[in-house]
Amino acid sequence: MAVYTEINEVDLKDFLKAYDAGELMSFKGITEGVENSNFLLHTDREALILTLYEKRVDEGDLPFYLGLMEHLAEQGLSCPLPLPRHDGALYGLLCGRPAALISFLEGMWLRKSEAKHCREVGVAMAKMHLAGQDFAIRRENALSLKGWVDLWDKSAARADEVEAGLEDEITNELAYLEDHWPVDLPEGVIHADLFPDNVFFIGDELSGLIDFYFACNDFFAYDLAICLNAWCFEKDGAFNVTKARALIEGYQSVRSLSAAEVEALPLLARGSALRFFLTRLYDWLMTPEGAMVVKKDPLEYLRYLRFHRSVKSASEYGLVKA
Ligand SMILES: Nc1ncnc2c1ncn2[C@@H]1O[C@H](COP(=O)(O)OP(=O)(O)O)[C@@H](O)[C@H]1O
Ligand SMILES: N[C@@H](CCOP(=O)(O)O)C(=O)O
Repeated sequence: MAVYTEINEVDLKDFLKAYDAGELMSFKGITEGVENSNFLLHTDREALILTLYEKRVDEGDLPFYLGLMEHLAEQGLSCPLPLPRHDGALYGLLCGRPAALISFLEGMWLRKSEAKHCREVGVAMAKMHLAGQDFAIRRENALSLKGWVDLWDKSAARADEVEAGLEDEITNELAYLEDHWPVDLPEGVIHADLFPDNVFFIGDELSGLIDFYFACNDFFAYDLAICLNAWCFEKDGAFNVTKARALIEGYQSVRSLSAAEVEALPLLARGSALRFFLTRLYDWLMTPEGAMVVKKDPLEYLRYLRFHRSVKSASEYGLVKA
């Protein structure tokens, strides 16, 4: 469960005075999510999501995240819309945390996805990449190479507690990725966390994308690589090439990948697997027992990383030409 900051009715009502959101009828904490505290609110007018931004969200980045949602929604992408306060600001302070109200998006995330859903995800991601192209604010990816090194510096000494030999394996992996990471692929605004729990469906139809709090400027193909990991492995750890093909075909039905992007995919998938392994490992080692959050298994991403290390070319992801 992710409610790090408890709120009370008195403070919440006070916070809502800055908005034209109607009268508070009810609120409750949302048990899903990892990063921030989320609440579902009902006013006499509408359902809203209240987010209190926690440890990994820098307040200085909020104009980027909230402005991006506004921008993408204006471009026709289905995503939550932040509510402006009376003074025009897109967030305020609640219980000592920066907090925003965003519109409630209908739909549910898929507990069990199929190739046809992966195709929809590819389509939506490519649309997002195009829609973000003229967004005015830039945000570097804090969880790319330098961020990985910083995380690893904090976890390396204890990594072998999780699996023997990890310290050496990941140190070597990081060194390899630092030497080989691409420098000149097409880039723009990426979601950077488009996992199944951040994509809503109504039936088989994708109804929208949520959780833009890792969005940043980086390679478009890196976003696709994140989805190869998040959507295309089965519970038993097997890579599902049919899903991968559907994801990439969906993406390319909107935005074609260049030859350089295709060639870089296995490496980008390795980097993406390492990125989620490292944040999960850090949380695994550092989150105190009894904290109100479900810790995610870092070893799942270690297995993905090892898989991509064995991939020789993007044709193994179902691409016909590589
Ligand atoms: N705009 C929204 N509309 C409907 N539900 C939402 C919305 N934003 C968040 N949620 C709900 O809150 C949960 C956690 O949100 P998320 O942004 O993924 O949190 P975190 O950033 O903490 O991981 C989602 O799985 C969903 O159930
Ligand atoms: N997707 C990340 C964790 C971030 O969680 P989210 O709830 O913000 O999507 C992971 O799986 O490690």
